[in-house]
Amino acid sequence: MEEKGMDEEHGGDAERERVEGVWRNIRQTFMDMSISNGNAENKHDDRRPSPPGFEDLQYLRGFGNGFSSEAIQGALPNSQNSPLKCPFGLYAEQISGTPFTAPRKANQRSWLYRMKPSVTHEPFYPRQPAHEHLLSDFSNAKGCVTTPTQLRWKPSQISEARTDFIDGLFTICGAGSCFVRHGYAIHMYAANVSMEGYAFANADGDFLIVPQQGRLWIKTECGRLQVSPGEMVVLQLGFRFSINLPDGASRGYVLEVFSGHFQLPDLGPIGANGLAEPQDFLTPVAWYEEQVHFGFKVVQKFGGALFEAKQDFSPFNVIAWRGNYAPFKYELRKFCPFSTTLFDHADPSINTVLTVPSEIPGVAVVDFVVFPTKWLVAEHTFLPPYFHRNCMSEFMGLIYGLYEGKAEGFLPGGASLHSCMTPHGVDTLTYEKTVAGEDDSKPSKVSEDTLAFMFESSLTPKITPWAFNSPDIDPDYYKCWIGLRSHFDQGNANLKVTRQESPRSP
Ligand SMILES: O=C(O)Cc1cc(O)ccc1O
Ligand SMILES: [Fe+2]
Repeated sequence: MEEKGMDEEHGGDAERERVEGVWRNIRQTFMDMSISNGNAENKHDDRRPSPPGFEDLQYLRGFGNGFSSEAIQGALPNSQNSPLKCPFGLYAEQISGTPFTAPRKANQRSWLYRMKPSVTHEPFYPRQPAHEHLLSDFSNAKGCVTTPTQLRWKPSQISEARTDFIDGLFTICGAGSCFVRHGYAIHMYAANVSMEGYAFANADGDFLIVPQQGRLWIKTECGRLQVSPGEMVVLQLGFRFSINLPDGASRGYVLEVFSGHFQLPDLGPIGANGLAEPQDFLTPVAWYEEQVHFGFKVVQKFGGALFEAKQDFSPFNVIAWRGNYAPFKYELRKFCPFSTTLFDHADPSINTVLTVPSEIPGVAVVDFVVFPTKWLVAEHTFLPPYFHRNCMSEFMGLIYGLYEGKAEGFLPGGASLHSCMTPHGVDTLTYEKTVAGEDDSKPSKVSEDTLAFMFESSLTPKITPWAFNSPDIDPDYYKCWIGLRSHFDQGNANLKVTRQESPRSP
């Protein structure tokens, strides 16, 4: 048996017998019933049922529910979390995403029932070579740059050299520090191969990943997810995961939050429905692998640095789990946009998918905002993004298509950053085209084929030197506004003011 090598190393005949006993039970269970990730139609009389591939995965629906999932029926203990003996000889292990004492409505934790507990590993050592382009402590960020200038990056080239998701991550900007559990980092990735021989865990914050090119096949302790461009996934603090890249060359954006977890925004006067629907958030079902990986490692990001520890088994050994702390994904096209239906331009907060609030009401540490297709129906209104200065900082990315605010230069896979009070708005071409449009009384639709998003934060970001000095930075970005001419016409001033005020006149 594959477990043997390890048992001998730890010198335990009794342990080997116990493990073999567990396996006998597990195999018997497989033979006795139809299981596999809740797919009751999959009847297997094989010794080992073949679980569905990533493309056929089933998920649990809902946002922040108290989920439970068994890859083997009966693996969850009845009526208690921490029994003296768990079914099938499994270990019970809790993962807490909030302090034990967090208020009930905020409390997040799950119980995992696994073959071996996470603690079974050798000591952590700094991973060599060190990852030089990751940052999680912006309070002590030597070499970082602050600038009120508008910044824009072209999409980065995906190198030919073998690069996996973790090696391909690079920090663009951020604020606060993982050490005081406050703030965020914005990373991007460009990679081309799957993570091999190790799983990753982040002890600094939650990752919200937005792939722009290439699917992500993600193994987590709670199960597996396929995440395609057009979807996003949240992998919270602590969970071990591994990412395969079935399409090879892959690129995307990562928002890491040190301050807590993502929530759905309140809907206020919108009412009970609209924006992101809780049922559209998908959480994996329990799944496990039993291979023993000699030399397998867990790589942990801790205080911004990477550490690795050897463990000769897969961390994806959870047969069943329950709780409300678990990874989830969401398809951005499912977002139900609301906006103005008569005149003027709604602020982009109307497009908030998820938020991490600060302690001040209405002030987010970060909002994740999406710009999907929508009907534009407002009359005598400047419909594209208005010119503005914002006390929040806005990082934007484009997944596909053309963003309504920029006629050129903002490319899929690229990014822009408009920090606190940095003026920005549509470029000259978009402005001229919009005001030249004669008839705005008919509804028009923003192209189906566009998807942009924004990470918006109340904390002003510092920019990493490698992002600021990157060859992908667009030194001519400012020029897209330089052509904005004054259209001031004193002769018509009175007339225009009267006309603009009319919708609200008594
Ligand atoms: O800057 C941006 O393009 C994002 C944005 C869009 C919008 O419609 C209004 C304000 C805003 O910041
Ligand atoms: Fe903006």
